[in-house]
Amino acid sequence: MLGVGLTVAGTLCGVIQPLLVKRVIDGAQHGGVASWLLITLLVLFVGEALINTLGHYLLERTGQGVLLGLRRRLVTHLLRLRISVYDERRMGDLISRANTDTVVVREAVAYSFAAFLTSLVGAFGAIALMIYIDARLFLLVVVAVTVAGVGVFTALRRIRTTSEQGQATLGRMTADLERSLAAIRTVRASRAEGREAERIDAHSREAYRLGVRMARLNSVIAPAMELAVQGSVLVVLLVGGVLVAHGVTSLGSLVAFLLYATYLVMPMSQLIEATGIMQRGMGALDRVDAVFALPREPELDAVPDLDATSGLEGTPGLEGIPAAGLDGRPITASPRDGERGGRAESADDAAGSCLIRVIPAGAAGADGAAEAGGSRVAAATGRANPVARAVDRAPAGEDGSSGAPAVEFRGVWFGYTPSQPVLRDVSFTVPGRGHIALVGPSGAGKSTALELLERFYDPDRGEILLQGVDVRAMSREAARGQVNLVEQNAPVLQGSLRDNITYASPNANEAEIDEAVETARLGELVTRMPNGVWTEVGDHGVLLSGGERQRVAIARALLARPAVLLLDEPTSQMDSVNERALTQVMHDIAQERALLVIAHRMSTVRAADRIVVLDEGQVIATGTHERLVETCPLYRRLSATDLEATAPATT
Ligand SMILES: Nc1ncnc2c1ncn2[C@@H]1O[C@H](COP(=O)(O)OP(=O)(O)OP(=O)(O)O)[C@@H](O)[C@H]1O
Repeated sequence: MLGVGLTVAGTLCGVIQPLLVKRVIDGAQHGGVASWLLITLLVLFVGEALINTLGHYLLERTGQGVLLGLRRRLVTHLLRLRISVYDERRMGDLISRANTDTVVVREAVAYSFAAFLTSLVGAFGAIALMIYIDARLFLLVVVAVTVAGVGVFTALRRIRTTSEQGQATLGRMTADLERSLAAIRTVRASRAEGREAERIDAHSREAYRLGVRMARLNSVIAPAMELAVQGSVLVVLLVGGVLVAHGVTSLGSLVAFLLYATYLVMPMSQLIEATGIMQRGMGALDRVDAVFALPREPELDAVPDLDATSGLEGTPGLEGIPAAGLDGRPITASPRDGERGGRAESADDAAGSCLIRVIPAGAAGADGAAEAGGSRVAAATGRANPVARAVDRAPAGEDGSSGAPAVEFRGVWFGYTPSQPVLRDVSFTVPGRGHIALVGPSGAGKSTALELLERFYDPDRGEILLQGVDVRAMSREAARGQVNLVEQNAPVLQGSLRDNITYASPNANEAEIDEAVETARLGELVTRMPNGVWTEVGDHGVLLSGGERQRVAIARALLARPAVLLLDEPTSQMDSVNERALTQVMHDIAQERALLVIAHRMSTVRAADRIVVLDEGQVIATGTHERLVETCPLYRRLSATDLEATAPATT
């Protein structure tokens, strides 16, 4: 570390100077001063200034490098955590750790580490030379410094805990502010600005209280040390003056000793300040380390990280942080015997459950849906099919008529907390080509099933197969390459419309983008926007309507050309014209891909080739719309309710 070396060298230059001053004074008293002494003194003086300037710059640069390295590692880590970790943590607090805590660590590393070292060198150098010059006078200094030292040491110990509490409070404050700003419209509509401000204000006041405590501790420390050293200088001056008067010591020695005593003030107060900052840094590092201890999705370690350390100094305190996550779950799960061949359940209409058909595993397209769908679309569209072109990279052998289905759930059990299962023994298949709808009451576990397919979570029991392969036997990267999920609330990211559409396929060309725009019925929006696809859509896509956001998310998914497309309530925010258009698009997609759609609207559900009904985490029925209306009371109820609800909108 060149910076530290230079600063230490600068300090040594300073430490030697009083010794030379002593020789100059003693020389002057005895007849003459050697000119080389004066020149050396001048060189040391100028050298000290230059070396210190360069050393400080290098140290500051190192600090910035450490900050960069730490932030890059932290950001890389934060984006690769297991999904369940995001469920449990507050985003604002995680952001605060990547933001303010890293700055505190930088201060500790860049400034106080070097300051600690140089002041230690300076203090020890001065002490050694003081003893060399006059050990008796030095004893006087020791007594004064020790008295002050006791108080300072007590204060230093409290700095770390106070600082840690302060940083945690800042984290909570950021999290609460993030909560309010992210839902600012709801806050306004609920006239909750005052309450939100109060919540945040409580943290601000707590941060103030802790800041004041820190100030109190710091204000005790520095003056105590300075008073101690200055007091000892006064005593040395008095006693030393007497000693010089009696010829016990030389005037040169006394001046040099006093210079060292004065010189001691700086390194001592620096040492104390540096220790304080290091204590704060250690507290902040603990908070940063806690983030690094959060488990990552293991396979995402295969995705290249930002090069966190290239050309940068190492980050003290972060050694030994595992590069990989700590996923303790087994990669393979044993298939549940007896379920490979299918599953049957008895009917119990009185209890509200339904007659379930036996679903043979691998019986893709068992309802003859894909074939029927194909001719329907050809007849319905009567035009070149953009989606068929857009999806012309469908892997061979996944047409659902032979081989494994695109998706198969086999006796899947899952709970966000294992003691409370959300999915219970769920089994169903999605053919390589075809449109399957997942329906059921709110909270039945539909979205959870799609999240398991994306491997956001893994089943507690049972298997999920993609093209016949257990998803846990493939990397998450590979699984997500085959499956694309359009989430329920269709998140749109800050950036341009184009950024959003190409988000999953950054290398898409203009023709492909135009095609996806057209297919997702975004053409009119693009024409209307001032800069076409380059128009900014605002934070979270606020400049778009809910339906437009959904269509942007669908365009994004279409462009990614997945083998399996998952849509979670894709038309919930669309008008009936767009919904009908999207239903047609879904048909087109289903000719080439597996399409699994969660839907509440019956118009969307009816378009499916096969419908799977989930209730309280269990598949209670599967079949076509007509069949389920006959056999499944729950489905009948759901469809009747929806038709009632949508009746005014569609007339
Ligand atoms: N991240 C999570 N952590 C804990 N529990 C969750 C989480 N997500 C969902 N749940 C719970 O799991 C259950 C199933 O939720 P899920 O979102 O799968 O239902 P859904 O059928 O999609 O409902 P909806 O139709 O209302 O979207 C619910 O009881 C829900 O409260």
